[in-house]
Amino acid sequence: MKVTVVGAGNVGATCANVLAHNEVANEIVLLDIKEGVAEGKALDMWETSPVNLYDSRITGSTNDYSKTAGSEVVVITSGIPRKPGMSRDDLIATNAGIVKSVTENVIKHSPDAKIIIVSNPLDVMCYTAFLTAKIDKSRVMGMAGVLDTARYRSFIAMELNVSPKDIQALLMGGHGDTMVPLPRYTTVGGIPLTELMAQDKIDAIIERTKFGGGEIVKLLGTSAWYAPGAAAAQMVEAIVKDQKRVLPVCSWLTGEYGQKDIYLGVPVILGKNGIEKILEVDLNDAEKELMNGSADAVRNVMGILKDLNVL
Ligand SMILES: NC(=O)C1=CN([C@@H]2O[C@H](COP(=O)(O)OP(=O)(O)OC[C@H]3O[C@@H](n4cnc5c(N)ncnc54)[C@H](O)[C@@H]3O)[C@@H](O)[C@H]2O)C=CC1
Ligand SMILES: O=C([O-])CC(=O)C(=O)O
Repeated sequence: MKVTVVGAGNVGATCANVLAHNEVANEIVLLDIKEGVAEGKALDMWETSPVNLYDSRITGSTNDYSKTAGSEVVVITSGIPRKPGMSRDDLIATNAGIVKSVTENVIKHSPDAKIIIVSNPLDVMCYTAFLTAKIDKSRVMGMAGVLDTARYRSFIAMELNVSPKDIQALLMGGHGDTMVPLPRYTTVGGIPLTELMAQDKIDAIIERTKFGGGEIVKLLGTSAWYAPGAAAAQMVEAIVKDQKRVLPVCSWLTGEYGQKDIYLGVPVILGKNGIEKILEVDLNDAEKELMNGSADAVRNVMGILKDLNVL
């Protein structure tokens, strides 16, 4: 079982490290365009194996895709991150070309791979990879909802002073300021959140979640990596181990939630075939409106992609 992570920067290296540490695959390949970076980080990680007690083989490669051949899952994190004052959408001109060329190389060497996009702007980078890879929609997906719900759940845990393990939540829509956390579908040890927290506190947590990426960018001068790397690794594990996890995943919609020909975050069953099923839950009018607003925002960025003429 082989997994490749493209981009050995902050997110990619963290993801590879979590995959190795948790022995998700017995072979992990880290690839980057920058000479020596992937090899160096992979070697450093492998040297933790006797301490952390794992035997997943992790190796690095400078842009040699033959080393990635036959990967079951490929995570694409290559691309620039934003700096303070930028939005994720500002990254499109640089990252669209990178995601396109990386996807071409990936699919050439691993035609059966499931592809998980991490590069931003996430929803439109998924679209870029989908158009480039020309494979079934079940095999091209994006990581955003796992991260965004993790942030949402971690903030709820802090506010209620309870274990984050007991918080289940659903969040849908695009990976931007219009994302849609759903308190009606959030529970704490099986108890609806709405019974445990006042509405003004819930609203404040929703706002913090929507701008959770920006909060880290402001603190660090670049974007987050620990939670994003772990979130991508969780998706890889669900596929590699055929876990049938129910997770929010950026998926190509063909009419679900009233949306068509667009990548948006929705709850899915994730297993060995990639996205095995999109789950459609009932949304009330207010939630539908938020979902439609989020879709409009993603369509705007799809328009920018079209104008760039990279595909
Ligand atoms: N979907 C999500 O929730 C999240 C997305 N991101 C996005 O992930 C991307 C990566 O972020 P970081 O790891 O922090 O950036 P980083 O700058 O630390 O790493 C990016 C790596 O990609 C490599 N790269 C660039 N072009 C490449 C190519 N053509 N082939 C192979 N490697 C190439 C660079 O050399 C660099 O090592 C950014 O676009 C960021 O916005 C980051 C966090 C969360
Ligand atoms: O905020 C960013 O630019 C990176 C990202 O997508 C996140 O951390 O949610």
